[in-house]
Amino acid sequence: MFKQIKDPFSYSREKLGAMYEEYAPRADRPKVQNWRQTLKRLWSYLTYKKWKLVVIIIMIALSSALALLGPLLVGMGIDRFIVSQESSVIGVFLLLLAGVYILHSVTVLIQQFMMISVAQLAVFHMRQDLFHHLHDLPIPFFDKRQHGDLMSRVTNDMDNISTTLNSSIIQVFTSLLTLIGTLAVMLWLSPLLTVITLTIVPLMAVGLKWITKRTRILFKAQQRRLGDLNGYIQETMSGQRMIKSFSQEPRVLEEFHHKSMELKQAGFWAQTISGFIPKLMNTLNNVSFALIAGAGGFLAVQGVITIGVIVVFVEYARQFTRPLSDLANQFNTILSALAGAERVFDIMDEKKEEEPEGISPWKTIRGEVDFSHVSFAYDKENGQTIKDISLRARPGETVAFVGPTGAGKTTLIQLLSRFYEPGEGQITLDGVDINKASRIHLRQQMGFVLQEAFLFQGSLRENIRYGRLDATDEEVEKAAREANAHSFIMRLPDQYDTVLQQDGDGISQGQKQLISIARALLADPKILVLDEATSNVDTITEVKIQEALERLLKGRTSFVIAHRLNTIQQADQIVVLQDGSIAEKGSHEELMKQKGFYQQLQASQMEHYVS
Ligand SMILES: Nc1ncnc2c1ncn2[C@@H]1O[C@H](COP(=O)(O)OP(=O)(O)OP(=O)(O)O)[C@@H](O)[C@H]1O
Repeated sequence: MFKQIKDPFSYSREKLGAMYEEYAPRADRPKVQNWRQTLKRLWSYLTYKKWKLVVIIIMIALSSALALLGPLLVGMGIDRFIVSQESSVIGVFLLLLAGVYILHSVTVLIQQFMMISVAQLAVFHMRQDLFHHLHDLPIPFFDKRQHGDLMSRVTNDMDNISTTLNSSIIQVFTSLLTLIGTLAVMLWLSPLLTVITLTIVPLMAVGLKWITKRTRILFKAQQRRLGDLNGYIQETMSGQRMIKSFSQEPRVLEEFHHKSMELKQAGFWAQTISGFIPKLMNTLNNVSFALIAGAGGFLAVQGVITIGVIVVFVEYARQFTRPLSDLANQFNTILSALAGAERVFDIMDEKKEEEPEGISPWKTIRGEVDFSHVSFAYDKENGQTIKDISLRARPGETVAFVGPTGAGKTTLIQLLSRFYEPGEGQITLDGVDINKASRIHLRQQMGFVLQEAFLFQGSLRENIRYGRLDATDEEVEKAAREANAHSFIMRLPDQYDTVLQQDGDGISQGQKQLISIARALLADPKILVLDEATSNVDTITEVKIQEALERLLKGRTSFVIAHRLNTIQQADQIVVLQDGSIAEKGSHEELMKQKGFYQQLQASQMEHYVS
């Protein structure tokens, strides 16, 4: 639960420090380890259209110069046409003045348009590179990373970079040029009045610091509370069934009320204190106008400066304060975008999966798989998960893996699919070491029917066709018939065009499995991996699944992770794994005769042993 936020006016330096640690801990603040490298790489993305960058730089210089020229012309006009009462070229002069202001707006528009196009192109290429690279990274990379952290890099960090590139670069350069230019012209016109005009700058700096110290904390607090509230809403939406079953509605509403109140309070103070910034700037600007009018009037009476110069100073004073606060605001935005860019580049620097070049070594495949003294460890500290496994699956054979949970059944399949590589030994397919071939060529030979049938948003037809994208409608339907899925599909209102929501919501668990079998039948792979589903299936559907699987296994070399012993009695080989090693191996009859672990499992029908 968060601490109450009240009265930020009374915060002491210690209290501010403590709150900053609470809402923005040092460890979470944006850090850029290697400024030069990050800027260099970011720059390389901005230079796809170099000519546009050149135009932007010219436009920034031009617009800054025109912003200085406008007030200068107004001052000159006042001296010439009002003070000296001369009116000979006033028309031309007014046209010139209008031209300067119009040209200023045009240059600003051009630079913004160009910058957005350069920034969007850069972000497009960065996103492409990042996403492509992520797909080339090996599975162990994803094991080590949190899903949320990766998502945040691809979404939040990229958004952050995009926003900063769109506007911050222009703003920083324009502010710097405007500051330097204004100061130079002011000093040229009257050094004394310049000093008087700038007396408000220290006051402004102190005031801004006081406010920004508080607003930064208050906005962070607001953000954290908003995140907390959103997380809670998401959790309660997905957990509706659970909340209703346990009649937890009153508790949920009370918690929501509490979190909502916390957000309201943080929002109130954040908006109130940050609202002071424009008021402070206005007040100090007015003070500076008064100073310029007073001191300038005195100097004008003395004949040191003209009335026109006073007007120029009033305008410049306005121009001077804005870039100052703009620069202060941009600093944090740019820092956090650079830190984001560094996190994105970190991923791009991760080593890709190395892939051997060349054509597939398996043109016409028989389907003989050989594990020869294979050992493997996920990480060295935890020791070997697979220990010296040797086994041979002849073309068309079914090999079933059984064993207690954590014995290494899934790991063996993952090694065969090259999600991981063995530390020792080798796995061959038709005599070719699978680690010497590319993963794509290997996986083209393989089909998977996994416990969690993965269905994506789209029609049933599209979901089945995922097995082979060029399959005709007739072929899709034939596969569905063989998988016993056709009859339930035809009972749906839109039949094969029924659109599934995410994760296949809308059809049952068993039906999802039938679809995934149809998909594998359509793909027609020579090697099949089957992670048997266990739960949530009624007897009739189970019979249908069993029938469909028998058709699917026929003529393919299949590896089955078996969860129920009665389904694998027909397997050519049953491999009993224990603690990463083969404890027993043989057909059902042979293993029963051995009277070992398998026979005990069968006899007791202790299904919970077999995960
Ligand atoms: N990505 C991973 N990183 C580290 N250790 C892992 C990883 N995946 C699995 N393990 C560990 O490897 C061992 C074997 O796991 P595996 O999933 O292969 O067993 P299994 O026999 O398939 O079990 P189950 O029947 O429960 O699925 C377990 O101790 C597991 O904790």
